[in-house]
Amino acid sequence: MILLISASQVSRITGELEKQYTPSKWTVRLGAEETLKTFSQIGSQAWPFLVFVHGGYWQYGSKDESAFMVNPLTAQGVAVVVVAYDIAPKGTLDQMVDQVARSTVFVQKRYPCNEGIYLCGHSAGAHLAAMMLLTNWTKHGVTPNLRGFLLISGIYDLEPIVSTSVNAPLHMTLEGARRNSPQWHLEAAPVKPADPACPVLVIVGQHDSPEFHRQSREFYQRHASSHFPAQTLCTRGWKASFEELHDVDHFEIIWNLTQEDDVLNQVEPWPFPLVAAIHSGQHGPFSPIEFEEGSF
Ligand SMILES: N[C@@H](CC(=O)c1ccccc1NC=O)C(=O)O
Repeated sequence: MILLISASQVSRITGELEKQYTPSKWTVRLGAEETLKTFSQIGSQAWPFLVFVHGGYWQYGSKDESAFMVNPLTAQGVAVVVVAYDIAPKGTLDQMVDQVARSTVFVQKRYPCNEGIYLCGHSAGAHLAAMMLLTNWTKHGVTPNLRGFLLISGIYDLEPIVSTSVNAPLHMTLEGARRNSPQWHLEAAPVKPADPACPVLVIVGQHDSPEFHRQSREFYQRHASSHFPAQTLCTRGWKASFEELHDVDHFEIIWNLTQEDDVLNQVEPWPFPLVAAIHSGQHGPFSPIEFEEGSF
C-alpha cells in the first residue's frame, strides 16, 4: 500500500505528536511552566533542611524516637534530618560532637543546592548543635550553608554536671567538660557559618530549672558583665535572640513541636522556616531522611 500525505498533514501529525510527548502540556493542577519549575526545584533538592539533634543527656534517646516534628515541616517543604549519634557508654562527648559535624557536612555535600541548613537541638542535643558554632569546617572540606540555630533547653557549660550522676556513663573529666563547653570557646570560634547573619535562637522553658535558665541566659547574654565576664553569643557578634517559653517544662517544650498550635508560634521574630511550618498546622506524609554512620 502507498500512503500519500501532504506536508501540512505531516506538520499537523508532528505537532500532535509533540504535544503527546510533552507531559507538561497535560498537567491539570498547575500550568506547564509552573509544573516544570516546581518539579525542577524538587529535582534539585533546593529545600531548607532542618537538622534535628535529640536530647537525653548524651546517654539515652535515639533518632527513631525523635522524628516527632517531621510532619508539619515536610508539609511546608522543609526537609528534616534526624541525626543519630553514638550515645554513652558507646560514644564519648568528643565522638558525638564529631558525628553531628559530619552529619551536617553530609547534608551539605549530598544536597549542595539546599536553601539553608537549620540546626535544631533539644537539651543535650542543643549542646551538640551549639558545638557546631565552634566547628572548624575547613578540615571537613566544605562549609555547610548554615542559616540558623535553634537551641532548645540546652546546656552550654558542662562543668557543673561533672559532679552529678549524669556524668556516670560519660566519664567526663573537668578538662573534657571544658573542651566540650561551647560557652568557654566562643572567643576561639574559628569560622562563623557562611552567612554572617546566621541567627541563633536560644530558648528555655519557663519550668526548666534555674540552672537551665542560667545556662541559656549566659550563653546568649547581650553584654559581658563583671558578674559574668565570659564571651557570649551576643558579645561575639552572633545575631542571637533569647526566649523563655511560657508555661512549658523541659519536655513539653519539644513535644509541642508536633502540634498545630505550637507554643513556639509565640516566638517573635522567628528566623526559621520552621515557624511557617508550625503555623500552618498541615500534616503531610511522614518522610524522614535517614542515613547511618556508614554512609558518610
Ligand atoms: N534523667 C533526666 C532526663 C533528661 O534529662 C532528659 C530526658 C529526655 C530528653 C532530654 C533530657 N535531658 C537532656 O538531654 C531527668 O530525670 O530529668
